[in-house]
Amino acid sequence: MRATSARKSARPAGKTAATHTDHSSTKTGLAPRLAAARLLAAVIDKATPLDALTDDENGNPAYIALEPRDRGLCRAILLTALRHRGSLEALIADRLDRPLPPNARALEHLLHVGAAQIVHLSVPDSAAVDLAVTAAQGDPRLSRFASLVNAVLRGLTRMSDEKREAVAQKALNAPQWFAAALTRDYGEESAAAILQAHQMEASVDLTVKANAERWAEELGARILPNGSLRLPASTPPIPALPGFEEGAWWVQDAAATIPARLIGATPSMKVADLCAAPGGKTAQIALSGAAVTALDLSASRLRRLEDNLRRLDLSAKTVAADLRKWAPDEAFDAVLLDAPCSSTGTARRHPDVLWTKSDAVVERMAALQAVLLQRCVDLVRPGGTIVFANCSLDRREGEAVARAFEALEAIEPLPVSQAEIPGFETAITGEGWVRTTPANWAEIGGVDGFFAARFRRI
Ligand SMILES: C[S@@+](CC[C@H](N)C(=O)[O-])C[C@H]1O[C@@H](n2cnc3c(N)ncnc32)[C@H](O)[C@@H]1O
Repeated sequence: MRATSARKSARPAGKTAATHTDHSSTKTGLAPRLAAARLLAAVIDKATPLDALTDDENGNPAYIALEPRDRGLCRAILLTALRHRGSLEALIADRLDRPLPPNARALEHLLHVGAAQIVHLSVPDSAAVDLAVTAAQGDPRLSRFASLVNAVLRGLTRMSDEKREAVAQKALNAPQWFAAALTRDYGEESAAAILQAHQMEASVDLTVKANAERWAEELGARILPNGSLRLPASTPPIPALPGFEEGAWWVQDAAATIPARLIGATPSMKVADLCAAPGGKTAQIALSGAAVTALDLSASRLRRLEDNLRRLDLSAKTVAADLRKWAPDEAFDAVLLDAPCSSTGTARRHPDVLWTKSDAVVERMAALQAVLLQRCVDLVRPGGTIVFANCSLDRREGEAVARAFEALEAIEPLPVSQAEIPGFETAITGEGWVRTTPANWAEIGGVDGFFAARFRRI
């Protein structure tokens, strides 16, 4: 049976809230679900990044109040609800006789939280349904929908796998603006492959300081063609892994290692890592023995970079400044600009980015990147190298910015050669730039989307 929208309750809302809130807040397992629905609202309705909401120190109060175990469940629900948002919406719609009222945002979020557990997580169905109903009963905005929540979610638990598959298959697990941009940039087939790759949880990649074989064995990891180590997505907390305390490695997606490699750093070089925090690429350059200056606008992110370098026993001079205004005393042999971007290349790890970004963000970021890249010309000595990179899949932020920069008189291209990026040879474009997407290395779990281009100051 399908569910119909409940009629407005005749009971005064205030009274309902008081009675139900007391009852609901004590129920086991309710707090992480309530927090998940609240955080989902913040992501979808207010475009707040999930990492900020679930930061263990400065996150959303509803998240901070959870026990560590419940934080894990809350994050798992959110990542799942966002990764499969389109298909969950289609499944919920399939259980409804008529669409939800357009202003019933809280109801929609609660249903998504319930459906994510039922369809994708190994949570007992009865708990997912009962707790969603209790949550609805305890919320004055939702109490009149409690029976609808029950009917929709119970309906989902009874749906056969085949039926779920058939409904989910037709759904788009991305916002329209993003799917349209992908199709424009990559064509229909590749766009579909990228969207498909986004359905998989990303594995955990590590960059090792040395002894890849030894650490691969100790961690039970696979050595990737570029030398990174790969662990499954379900890896236990990173600080608990062998080698973390002693600073033997750091977490970095295999594709994210490309930009720093293009610097070709040697111990005699002076290199500036602009937009450096939290420092994965700074660590790579510092490891080569080059003298590194790591600059970032954000003092707090720079502190994380310093902590990371300390753990790794690597060093860099750090500068908290706006690159647009920074004027160092002398020029560098090479600069790396890993520019701020829409980050859509990291959607496998951060499925919220697709729902918090927009065409307008992409265009704003592309304009900022052009300004920051222009600054690099003055920071590097004549003959010096400039590497421009970012983790957006959108060609307006990658290829278009690089093309416009390359047209400047003071700049010439410095194409990337296959020998420089083992494993990523096919990601080199006709222009000598590098473009990866999550559909690369599909047979071994994919990589993040990255763009990188290299230039020389004439
Ligand atoms: C993509 S992240 C950098 C990631 C980093 N390179 C790594 O590998 O760990 C972009 C960084 O740019 C910084 N940023 C943004 N605008 C900036 C500006 N105007 N000047 C300097 N840094 C800026 C942000 O604080 C952010 O840390």
